[in-house]
Amino acid sequence: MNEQVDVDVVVVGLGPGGEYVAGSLAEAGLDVVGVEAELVGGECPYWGCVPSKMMIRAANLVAETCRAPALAGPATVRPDWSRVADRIRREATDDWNDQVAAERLEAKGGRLVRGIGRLAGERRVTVGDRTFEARRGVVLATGGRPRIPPVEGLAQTPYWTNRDVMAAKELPGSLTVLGGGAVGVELAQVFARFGCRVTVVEGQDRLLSQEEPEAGELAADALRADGVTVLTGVRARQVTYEGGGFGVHVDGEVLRAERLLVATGRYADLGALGVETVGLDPAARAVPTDGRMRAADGLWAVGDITGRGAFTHVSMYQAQITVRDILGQPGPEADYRALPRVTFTDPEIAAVGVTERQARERGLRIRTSLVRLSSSTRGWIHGPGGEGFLKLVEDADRGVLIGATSAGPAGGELLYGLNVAVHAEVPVDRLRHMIYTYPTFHRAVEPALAALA
Ligand SMILES: Cc1cc2nc3c(=O)[nH]c(=O)nc-3n(C[C@H](O)[C@H](O)[C@H](O)COP(=O)(O)OP(=O)(O)OC[C@H]3O[C@@H](n4cnc5c(N)ncnc54)[C@H](O)[C@@H]3O)c2cc1C
Ligand SMILES: NC(=O)c1ccc[n+]([C@@H]2O[C@H](COP(=O)([O-])OP(=O)(O)OC[C@H]3O[C@@H](n4cnc5c(N)ncnc54)[C@H](O)[C@@H]3O)[C@@H](O)[C@H]2O)c1
Repeated sequence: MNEQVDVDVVVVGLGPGGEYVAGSLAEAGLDVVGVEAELVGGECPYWGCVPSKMMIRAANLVAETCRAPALAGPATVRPDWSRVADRIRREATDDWNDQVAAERLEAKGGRLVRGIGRLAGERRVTVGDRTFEARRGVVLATGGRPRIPPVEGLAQTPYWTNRDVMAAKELPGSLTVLGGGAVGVELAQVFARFGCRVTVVEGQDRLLSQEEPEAGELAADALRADGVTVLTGVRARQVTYEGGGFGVHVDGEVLRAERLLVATGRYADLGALGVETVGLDPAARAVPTDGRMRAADGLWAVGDITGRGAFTHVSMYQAQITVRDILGQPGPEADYRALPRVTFTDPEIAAVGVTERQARERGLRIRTSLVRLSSSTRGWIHGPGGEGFLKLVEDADRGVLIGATSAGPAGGELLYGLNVAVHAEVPVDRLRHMIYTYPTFHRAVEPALAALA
């Protein structure tokens, strides 16, 4: 029997963005239904950011311990994956149980509906045999799923995605990673540091191909130092699985490994969401939104499906704007000029705003600079593990930074000051006359500003 329910707002997908929108609107007194097909909290806490960063914390401890003999004295560590797997089960995911998150939403007054939501026209969502009519509107926050490339044979093999990795209780002896983006490089380093033999296969000419070339080079150097084989500009032609092992056929060679991780990006399946019923293109890569996150009349979209950067902080930022818009509260529109991102390799590779290449493609007159951390006092003091650099991109006509990359130990933390500079358009001349603490990594900003040319 088809049941019809009238509510104020329906939020489809309760990842970081959707959960925030649903909870905030419910707290504000609206009648909110949150629809979730899997776990309240989404990809980030259960299969993404949080478990992967727990792995990275452990892997970095292994690496730091290995650096100790040179600087401090004998130290040994016997990497034990079971501690990582246990911590992910107990502390991060509650064994992939979302009861706490579900109760948190309900405590705020939201109603949780489990199932697959689908648009069925303006302000209307169906979940199974129930139809929800949303007086104010619908918020789409359904994220994405792994994009599996059409490589011959691949679909027939038991390849891993990020989900299998986060649940792995045991480490394979060897791993091939298809894709050298954020997922690929972070996890390749983790596995190598725990003693797994890892090969990364990246189709583009360098790792982290969306970032500065120097970032990709540094990531490759770091991975190779950890024993990872890094192949760039290489495409998989065929994948086989026999005798409990994978064969990845690349030009003239077969890469054999116990496991294969596919980390070749993510996509939003808009066709499955019924977006055509509100006049949107189901074949599009993302839902286009305006500055208030509106996608159509009575429809908002937040998070990965908007295609503005697949990061939890983007989803949360857009969620805040959406909540303000629905509640009729004032506030600035979405602005992605100072979009920050951090790849949590060791060294961390962090960036904000545009790369040099993106700035040139926009026809801007720019000045750039690059300073190696090894030439800074702190980089030299740090010694092993202190590799990194700062790269700045200045809009020469306006005299403000429009892009920066900070790679090195705590590169993501160091990014903060540069993030403020890009976001607030602090004149470079003012930044040049600031006092930079000695001897920090961020003090390298001073010579980098002086070197802009
Ligand atoms: C391995 C890995 C590591 C990552 N690390 C980081 C990091 O360190 N920092 C960072 O900022 N980002 C990181 N990310 C990216 C981050 O996880 C995503 O950008 C973020 O989770 C996107 O949030 P979202 O709000 O779009 O929703 P998602 O987290 O994608 O969740 C969407 C939810 O919608 C549900 N859903 C989908 N379709 C429907 C439907 N039809 N009906 C009902 N429910 C539906 C899904 O079940 C899911 O729960 C990482 C990603 C991965 C894979
Ligand atoms: N630290 C973080 O913030 C973090 C960490 C992990 C993931 N994420 C987000 O999750 C999303 C997914 O990450 P991802 O690494 O899967 O995607 P990605 O788009 O960042 O990287 C995918 C890589 O795979 C390569 N590739 C695609 N097809 C290939 C093929 N057939 N053979 C070889 N290489 C191929 C691409 O050239 C690209 O370099 C990203 O958008 C990222 O923003 C963020």
